[in-house]
Amino acid sequence: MANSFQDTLFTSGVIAEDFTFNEHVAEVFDDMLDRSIPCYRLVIDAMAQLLSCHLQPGATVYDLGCSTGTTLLELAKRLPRMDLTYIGIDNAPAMLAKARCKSVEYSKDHDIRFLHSDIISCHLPGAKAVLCNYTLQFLRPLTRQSFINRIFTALPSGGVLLLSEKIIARSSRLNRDFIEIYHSFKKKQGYSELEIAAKREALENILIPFSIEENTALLRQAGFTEIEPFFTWFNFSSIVALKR
Ligand SMILES: C[S@@+](CC[C@H](N)C(=O)[O-])C[C@H]1O[C@@H](n2cnc3c(N)ncnc32)[C@H](O)[C@@H]1O
Ligand SMILES: O=C(O)C(=O)C[C@]1(C(=O)O)C=C[C@@H](O)C=C1
Repeated sequence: MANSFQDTLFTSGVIAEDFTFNEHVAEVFDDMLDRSIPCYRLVIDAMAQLLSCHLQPGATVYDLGCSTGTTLLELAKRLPRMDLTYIGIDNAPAMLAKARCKSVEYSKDHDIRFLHSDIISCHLPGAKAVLCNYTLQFLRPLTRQSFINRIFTALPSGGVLLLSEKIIARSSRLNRDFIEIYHSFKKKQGYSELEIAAKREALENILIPFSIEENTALLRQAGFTEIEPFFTWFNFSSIVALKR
C-alpha cells in the first residue's frame, strides 16, 4: 500500500504558491481528502449503490480527476462481482504514481487502469458511467460547459454521470454560515485556524465553486434530462445525471 502522510502542508501559514496538485500535495493527499471533504467515504458508498442500479456486468467506468485512485479502488471493493473496468484519468504525474502503487494489490482481481491525460480533451471510449468528484471546481468556469457536453456525448443512452463538488449557497448569508460550519468541521479534523486560513488563501481563484443550480444547469444544457442531487452536506453536494 502506498504510504500516505499527514497533511501538514499549511501548518506554517506561509503561502508559497497557489494550490497545485504537485508532489507535495500527492504525498499527503489521502489524508487531506479524508480530513477536508465531509462524508468523503459515505459519498463513495452512495455512488456504489447508484452504479449498481444502472450498470451491467463488464461495463466501463471513468473517473475524471482520479487523483490517487481512492474512489475507483473503493468502488472495486464495493462492487466485486460486477466485473467492471475502471479507468482513472488525471494530469498530475505524482497523483497517478500514487494511484498505480495503491492499485497493485487490486489489479489481480480487478481491471483498474490509470491514464495521464487532460480531462478537457481526453476520449472516453466505451464509457457507461463517468465519475467527476471534486474536480470540475478546478476547471476554469468558461470551460465547464464544453467539458460536461463532451461527457454527455461520450455516454450511451442509459449512461450515468456522478458529479460531486464543493458548492456555494445562493443565499450569501447562508453561504457564510456554511463556510463557518465547514471551518468548524476542519478544526474537528485537527486543522488549526492558521492552516485553514492558509489553505483558503492558496485555493483563492483556483477552486471556484458553483451553486447546485449552476451545476444542474450545466448538466441540463448538455442534454441530461434526469438530474437529482443525491447527497448534500452544507457546502458540498453530489448529483446524479442520467442520459435517456
Ligand atoms: C480534488 S482532486 C479530485 C479528488 C478525487 N476525484 C477523489 O475523489 O479522490 C482534483 C484532481 O483533478 C485533477 N485535475 C485538475 N484539472 C485536470 C485536468 N485538466 N486534467 C486532468 N486532471 C485534472 C488534479 O490533478 C487532481 O488530482
Ligand atoms: O476547500 C477546501 O478548503 C478544501 O480543502 C476542499 C478540497 C476540495 O474540495 O478539493 C480542496 C483541495 C483538495 O483537493 C482537497 C479538498
